[in-house]
Amino acid sequence: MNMTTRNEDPDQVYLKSLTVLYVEDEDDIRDQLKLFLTRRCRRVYIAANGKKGLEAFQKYQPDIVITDILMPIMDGLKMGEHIKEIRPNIPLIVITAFEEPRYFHRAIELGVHQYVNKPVKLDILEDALIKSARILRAEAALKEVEERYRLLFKLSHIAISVADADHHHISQTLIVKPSDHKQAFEGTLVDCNEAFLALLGYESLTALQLRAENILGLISEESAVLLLHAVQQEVLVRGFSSEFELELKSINQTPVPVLAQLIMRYSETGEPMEVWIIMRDIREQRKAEQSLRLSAKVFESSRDAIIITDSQNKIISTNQAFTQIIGYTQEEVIGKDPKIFQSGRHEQAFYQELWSTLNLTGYWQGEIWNRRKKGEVFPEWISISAINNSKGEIVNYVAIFSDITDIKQAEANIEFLANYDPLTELPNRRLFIDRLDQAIKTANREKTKAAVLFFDLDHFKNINDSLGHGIGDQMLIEVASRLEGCMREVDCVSRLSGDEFAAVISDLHDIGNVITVAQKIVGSMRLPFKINDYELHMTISIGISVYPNDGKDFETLLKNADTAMYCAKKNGRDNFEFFSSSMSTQALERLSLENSLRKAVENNELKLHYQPQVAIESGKIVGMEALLRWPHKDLGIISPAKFIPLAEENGLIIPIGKWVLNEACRQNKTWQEQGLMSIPVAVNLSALQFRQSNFLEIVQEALTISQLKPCFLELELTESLLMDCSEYSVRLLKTLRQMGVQLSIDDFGTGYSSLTYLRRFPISKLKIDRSFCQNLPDDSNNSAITRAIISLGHELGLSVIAEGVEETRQLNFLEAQQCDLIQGYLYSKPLDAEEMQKLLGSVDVLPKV
Ligand SMILES: Nc1nc2c(ncn2[C@@H]2O[C@@H]3COP(=O)(O)O[C@H]4[C@@H](O)[C@H](n5cnc6c(=O)[nH]c(N)nc65)O[C@@H]4COP(=O)(O)O[C@H]3[C@H]2O)c(=O)[nH]1
Repeated sequence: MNMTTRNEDPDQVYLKSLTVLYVEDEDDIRDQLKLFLTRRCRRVYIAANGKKGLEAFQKYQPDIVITDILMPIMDGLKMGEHIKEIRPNIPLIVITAFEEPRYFHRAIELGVHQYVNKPVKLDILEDALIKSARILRAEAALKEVEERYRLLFKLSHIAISVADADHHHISQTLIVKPSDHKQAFEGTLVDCNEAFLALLGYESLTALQLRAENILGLISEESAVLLLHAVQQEVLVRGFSSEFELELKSINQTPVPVLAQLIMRYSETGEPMEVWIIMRDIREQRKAEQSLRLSAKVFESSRDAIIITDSQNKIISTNQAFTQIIGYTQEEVIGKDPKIFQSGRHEQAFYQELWSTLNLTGYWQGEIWNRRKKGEVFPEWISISAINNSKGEIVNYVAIFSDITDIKQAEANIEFLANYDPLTELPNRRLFIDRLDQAIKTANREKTKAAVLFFDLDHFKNINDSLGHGIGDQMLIEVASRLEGCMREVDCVSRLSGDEFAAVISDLHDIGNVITVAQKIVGSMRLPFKINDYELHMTISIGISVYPNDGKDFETLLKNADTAMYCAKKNGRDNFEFFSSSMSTQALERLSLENSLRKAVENNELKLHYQPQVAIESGKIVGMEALLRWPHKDLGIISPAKFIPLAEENGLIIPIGKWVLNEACRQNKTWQEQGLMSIPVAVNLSALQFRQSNFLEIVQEALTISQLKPCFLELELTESLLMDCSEYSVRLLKTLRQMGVQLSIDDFGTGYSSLTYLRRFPISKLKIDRSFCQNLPDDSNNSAITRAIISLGHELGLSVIAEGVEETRQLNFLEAQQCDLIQGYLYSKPLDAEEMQKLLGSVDVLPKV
């Protein structure tokens, strides 16, 4: 229950919390009052005389003392004197029957609070008690307030110092000498708190006062001016000042900046008493400002461009260097994404990688190609950092970059000088070795060759000696350009030293190509060189070595090409020579064969021969194969086995193949129109021909022009051709088959002999390769293979023809195996058109052998 009810006097309530010492020698009075007191106070201590009363006071420390005066051993006033010495403010109530003036005087001196006459009237005693309680209550309240403010003053982190303020002195001096502020307000230091001492580094107020008597002794000259101004203009006018900056001096004279406010404390009569100076330490703030100023200075004066973006990577700030490097002003890019600088040189994956590293590690550094405002793409070296807040969230990104165009240029120059000849800008020996190495690897991989050409200018020294190095250099530049002009881009021409050049031709299928190139170079050098006003003539000698025949490494190949070059020089210069003569013969032969074949095609010199295909059972000619012949004026008839591979390499097979198709169809139709037997003509197809995108049209055209029915045309496909077949080829073959054209597989058994393609393709005939028919039936292997092919063909519903049948024994075996058809010298060699026409006209059944 709350002790204080609405009607209860707070002093009475307070009384109930107090303890009382009651000193009385008369037992009956004491007992009577004790009861009374016990009801009104928290506790009552009793003593019978002054001495005992003093002991009880010391022991119990009561709040109020009530005492009789006249008592044995020690009277009440004597006891009161002792007690007052211990606790001057203690309420002392005196109960006495005496009214002698001498007691009154002593009592007044003692500062007795209340008198209660004997016999004691209880209401008067109660009143005295309540008055004492009131005094104690007021004292306690004041003490509490004092304690509160004392604590605030003492423990506050805000530095507070208190300076004496003599109003008269201040105003007088201010008026008399307003400019001399020092004299106007001396501000003698009277107090300060711990925070103020700590701020300046003093141990105690005394130590501080020893150093400086007044506040002006603790601040800088400029601050003194400010302080006195504030006192004069604000404090004296309205009692307090606004906040202003002061610079204090610490114990070791270092400046301590503070934000100060002055508050005047007035006396009860309204006179200025003290000026309180309340100060906030702003050293950290100053430091932060300074470091901010420094950062801003670094930011602005940095030679590296800086971009700061927010968490969404929108630009919030850039510096001067940024504008200098990239061309945009800060205003133009604020709020934009740095993506606007992207050059387009990097893949999306590059940026994805950058961002994932940046967000994972908080940092990314590397080279980026960006675009300036004017559109120029340039390289920059950039470091990007993610800035986190205290919660670890990214709040900013800072990118610092420099333009590395010059560095890149220098790198490129170094790279160029390391790998290129500065005069001709051709690759130097070092890069040449590398290119040759690559050419060797390609040759190994593609099963091709590579050629090294070693060039030496004939009598170049004469030009240098007679016309000087300037002309000589220009000559070399022109030579380099002509050499490059004669080669493919993939080949490499290099200047090895002085007037020595070399080249590598890679992925070489045909040695003849090397001769073509060498001839072209020799020819191009023969053209006059126009340098300054001179018309100069120059020839070149070339030595050629071929990988892998003439060497397996750079040194050997180059040495052998060099040797060959000396041969070319010995043989009269202005020509080329192969290191190995066989290579040279072979190459030359091939080259001349190629040239003649080209001419033969152009002049329509090729011919078709025909070889009959005969049904074993009936002995009838049921078909014929068209076989190409090249009657050469010097070499006689050249076998297709020799020139078809060449034509396949140089692409001549395309026009040749088309001619064969047209000619075979035309010839067959002519014979049919002449009333000769109508049989299909089989035409060999090369893979290259078959892969032409317009192959179907070529076949259709041959049939249309000749008017030959498609069923009288048979196309012979090789196994390897079918192995490379795509879906498109399957559709093509099906279309041909639907048209009525017959399809057979040539040389069956020599390739992959896969059942899969036999099923996939609409084939009607299998041709057993000639090699399997040799030595039949003696060769048990060949017999087994032939038997297997025949039975496989039959199982798939195909007819089977055996090629190269020369003897009856072979025929008998094939017949026994139920082979359907044969082709071979046994019946007929391939015949020219005239002979074939005769054959077709004379017999429709060949004699059964
Ligand atoms: N030893 C011997 N040989 C016989 C016998 N019967 C026929 N031969 C020869 O065997 C070859 C059969 O032609 P192939 O296997 O298609 O082989 C042909 C074919 O792959 C190709 N060829 C011929 N003409 C053409 C053509 O017009 N176009 C294409 N792409 N290739 C053709 O040239 C190859 C060789 O043709 P040829 O020299 O005419 O050689 C022909 C033929 O003369 C025989 O009993 N004994």
